[in-house]
Amino acid sequence: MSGSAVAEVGGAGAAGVAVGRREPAPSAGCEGGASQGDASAGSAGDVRGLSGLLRLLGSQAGLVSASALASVLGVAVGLVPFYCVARMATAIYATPARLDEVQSLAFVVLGALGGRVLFNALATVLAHVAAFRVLHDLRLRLARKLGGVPLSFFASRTTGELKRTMMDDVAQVESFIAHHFPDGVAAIAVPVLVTIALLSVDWRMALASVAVMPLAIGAMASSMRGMDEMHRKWFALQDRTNASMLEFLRGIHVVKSFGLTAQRFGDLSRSIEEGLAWMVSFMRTNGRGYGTFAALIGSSLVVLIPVGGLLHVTGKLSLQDLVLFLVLGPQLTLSMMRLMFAWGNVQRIEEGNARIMVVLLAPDLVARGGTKLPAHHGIAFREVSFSYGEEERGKAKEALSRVSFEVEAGKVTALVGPSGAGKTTLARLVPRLWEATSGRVEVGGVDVKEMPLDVLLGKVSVVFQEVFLFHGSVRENLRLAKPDATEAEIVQACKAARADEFVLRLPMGYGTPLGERGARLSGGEKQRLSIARALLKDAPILVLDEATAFADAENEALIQEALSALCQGRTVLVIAHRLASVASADKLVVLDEGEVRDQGTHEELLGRCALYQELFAHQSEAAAWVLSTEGSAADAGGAA
Ligand SMILES: Nc1ncnc2c1ncn2[C@@H]1O[C@H](COP(=O)(O)OP(=O)(O)OP(=O)(O)O)[C@@H](O)[C@H]1O
Repeated sequence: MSGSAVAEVGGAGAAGVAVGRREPAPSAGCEGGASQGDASAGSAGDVRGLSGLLRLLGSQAGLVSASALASVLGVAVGLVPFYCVARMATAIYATPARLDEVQSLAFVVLGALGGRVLFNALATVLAHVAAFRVLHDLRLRLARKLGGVPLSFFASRTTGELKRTMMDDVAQVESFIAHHFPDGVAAIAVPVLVTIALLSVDWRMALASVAVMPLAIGAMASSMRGMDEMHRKWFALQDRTNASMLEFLRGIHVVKSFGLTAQRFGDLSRSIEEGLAWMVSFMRTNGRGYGTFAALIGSSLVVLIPVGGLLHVTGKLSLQDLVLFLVLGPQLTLSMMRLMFAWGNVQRIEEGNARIMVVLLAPDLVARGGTKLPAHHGIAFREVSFSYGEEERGKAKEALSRVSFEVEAGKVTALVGPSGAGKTTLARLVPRLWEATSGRVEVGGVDVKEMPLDVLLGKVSVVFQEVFLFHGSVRENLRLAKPDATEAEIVQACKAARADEFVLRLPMGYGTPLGERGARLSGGEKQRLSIARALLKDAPILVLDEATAFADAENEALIQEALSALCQGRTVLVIAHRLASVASADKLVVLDEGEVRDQGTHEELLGRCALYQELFAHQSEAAAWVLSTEGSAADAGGAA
């Protein structure tokens, strides 16, 4: 089968993920108007900024609001010491000095500082609890959604992009809520409260406090020009680096066998170098403006001291108010800096939020299922055409073109044809991994699009030659097909699939962990486990991608036995790579360049179909090949 790793439809309706490369989206023609294809259309634009963030908060909005309230109270209480310090100054310089008042004010300061710490701690704790819940909830929602969208959703996205959304983008939201959100609320509350306080004391000094602000904002605005574009470039680079990194790790055996290093691994090293260049250019364009902004924003005293001094010596400003402005005025401008940071943080997560929403808003495949139920277990393809992408539409060549034939219930029908003929594509249409561009794929006389997806997936088992085992025990991997399977059922399925013996030899038998972080199984062993999975599922229709190469003769014999057990009493549509194994099929359908060339039994086709005769002759020749160091591959007869 071609290209991407496809998970078996093992019962839970798991759809596979196109690995490491962008595959073109399928063309229109499927129901739903917007097509099974890109679900992102028009869904992210309205969820940017704070409104997008609010939508992601879901049920945690209440907790986040409580955190915001605690943060504002912390700010309000935190302003009290400034007022007390100003009053202390007048009490100390009074004649005689009012030391009792200073003492009482000191206690108020202590109380206020304690109150601020408590409110800040409460805001942080509430924000952290909300953040962890949002993290957990978002990842679950994303995982559920990805399990429910059509396979075509993955066609225009690399695994790296989706991994980034599920891990990094969600982590950014979590970090924003936990760390930046309370700070951001404080950054808004401080200027509002301080401005009100200062204006109520002396408007001239209030203006003097913010005199440097326009210059500072101007400097920042000029350094921010073009930042949106730069950020977009950065995110695109991150996506590329992620995808190349995953590809590099997946293909590490190839990289090693060719003696390549990461440095020479084209796209990965290029995207890392471009990332470095981006950083340097960002610092160059942004650094100067930011430096000016920071210098100006911290220099409000340069205006406040002369203006305040003048007003004080001319008797227009009391000492208490002068001190109040000298301690509180700089807070106003400094809080602007925090506000800038907070806004920067909102912008930073904006792109990620939009990506999360694109996934969450993607329409489910399940939602498109109809309500009709199949009347029997036969399959029929009626004038089925299929193209993988926009680019192919309009071109003469489609992956499948007006394919029509029937797979009789309880019989074995084999798809044969040269490589690239469209066999795998056709088989994928049955469990709706892809959807026909036009025509009907029927199961039990009903178009697969018109029956509930769970009914369809309950009727069809798919065994692909590329078997994917999840991290989890042998038992858990088998229970994917039937979550409530008893131990006896699992063992029985494994015995029938000739897998029981090797499973028992594993260190922990059926409890042995498998997958990337578990025991490594041979191709043949994996194949037998996938057959056991299909046996457990016990669906009446079986779509089978016959493996091209088994590890050894013994494995091959065992797999053939397991397959015979699996096929018994079912409707079987088998993609045949070796004609010898399907010669006894009830019907063979010869596909070539996406079209049906002929159909019939092995003998009938051998008698009349030139393409079949050719395929048969090639396979007989191939079976007789041996490898030789003298010249190229040599004929067995010749070599002997
Ligand atoms: N994900 C994909 N995106 C775009 N084109 C694809 C994709 N998968 C397959 N194709 C193309 O569709 C056509 C049919 O491929 P398909 O894998 O169905 O053939 P096949 O008969 O199963 O081949 P093989 O026996 O080599 O597995 C080929 O031209 C192939 O290049």
